[in-house]
Amino acid sequence: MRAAAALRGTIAVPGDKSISHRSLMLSALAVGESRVEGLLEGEDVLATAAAMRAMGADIVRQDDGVWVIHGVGVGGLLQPETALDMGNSGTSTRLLMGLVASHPITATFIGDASLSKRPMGRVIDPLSQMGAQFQDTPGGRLPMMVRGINPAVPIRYTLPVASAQVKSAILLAGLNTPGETTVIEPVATRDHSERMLAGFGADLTVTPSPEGRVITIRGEAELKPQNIVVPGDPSSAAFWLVAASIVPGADVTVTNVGMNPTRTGIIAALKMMGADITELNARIVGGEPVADLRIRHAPLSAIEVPPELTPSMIDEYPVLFVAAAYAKGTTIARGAEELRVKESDRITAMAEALGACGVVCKEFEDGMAVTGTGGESIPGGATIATLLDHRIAMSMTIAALHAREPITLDDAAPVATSYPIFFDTLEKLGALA
Ligand SMILES: O=C(O)C1=C[C@@H](OP(=O)(O)O)[C@@H](O)[C@H](O)C1
Ligand SMILES: C=C(OP(=O)(O)O)C(=O)O
Repeated sequence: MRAAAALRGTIAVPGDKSISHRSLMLSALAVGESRVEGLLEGEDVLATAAAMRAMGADIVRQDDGVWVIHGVGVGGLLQPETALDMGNSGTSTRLLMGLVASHPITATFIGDASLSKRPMGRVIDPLSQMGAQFQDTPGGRLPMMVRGINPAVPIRYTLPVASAQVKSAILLAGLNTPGETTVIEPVATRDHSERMLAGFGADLTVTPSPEGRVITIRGEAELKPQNIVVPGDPSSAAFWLVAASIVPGADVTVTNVGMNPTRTGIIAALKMMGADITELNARIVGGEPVADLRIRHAPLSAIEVPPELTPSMIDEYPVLFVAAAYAKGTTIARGAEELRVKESDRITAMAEALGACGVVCKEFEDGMAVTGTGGESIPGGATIATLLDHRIAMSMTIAALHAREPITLDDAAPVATSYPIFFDTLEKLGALA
């Protein structure tokens, strides 16, 4: 990837990954026909679709791109005949373990080399308390067999780690569990599960308390089919926010970006750095706030990233580190130790990738310090190990857009997990000319 001469135009990003997974899962549990428009057709979401089909749902993509789902009803999931291949997707794995946990079925979960290293103990613990049984690979890893139980036992569980996946796994298990299942979230994480479960008709309440957000779902629930419009993914838009900020002369508008406040930490952080981001046409689409974002090149300054932003930008740290590499001064991000258990260890991966491109980075156990150029080109000229991690591949592609020497990815294929048209969009903006 070479430096971009200009970066101009109007683009749309694909559907939100978190909302796409949940659209398929909840539609597959509703009785009747649901329709989903704007579904992200990335590998992670397709893994969820295949798993829901393997457990009995009828899921069809129409020629017009609308997905039509006939669900089996809560409690109606069938025993899958073969192992569920989750590919690279942590969200599919952890949320589906929650669904299986309260059904009288057994499912084996497998995944790629990256997913097979990721910790599953965080869902095994609460779901075991609900009565599910697990046969895992040492260290709580995949491959793993999950034996669900019905009726499962409702629990009251305080999340030990800020994770929307763990929260969602418990709430999904609670759907088919008689009584009240409660998750207490000391630190708020993305709330798509709560919004969508309520939208599908589940009896769910969210109450603030001194301990945090108290989320209670009452089972056994009946879900009503829905028509869903999936907003564009802010985590995908983040690449263009940073790209346009660092490439001189850039002027990019990204349309239809999800602006759920539990997801917009990257916009707040970039604005603190001096980014020129304008929100246009704020509106509500499918129950979620959405806006178009116009981003123009601007000089960036280093910040200390407020740790309270962490959950609302957890997937955006790799590209934030790229912004930091072009900012004036040393940006410091702490309180983000979760980055070490994503598709790769994203702290070490980005420290090594940016380091190989001549950027000074200092790793902390829970974050990183990055010293930027003040807007000048970074040296570049390295080949980057993408480590089966889509966000490392895309972040380093953005880093290349204003580098002195080309930056090469050893493997660009991981991009397809969350953003299959990423390189097409880069071409559309004039970066590959
Ligand atoms: O619930 C979700 O859809 C997600 C939650 C986050 O993971 P954690 O729950 O592990 O923080 C995030 O990193 C992931 O991309 C999607
Ligand atoms: C962490 C991510 O996804 P998942 O956990 O679903 O693999 C991500 O998309 O950055």
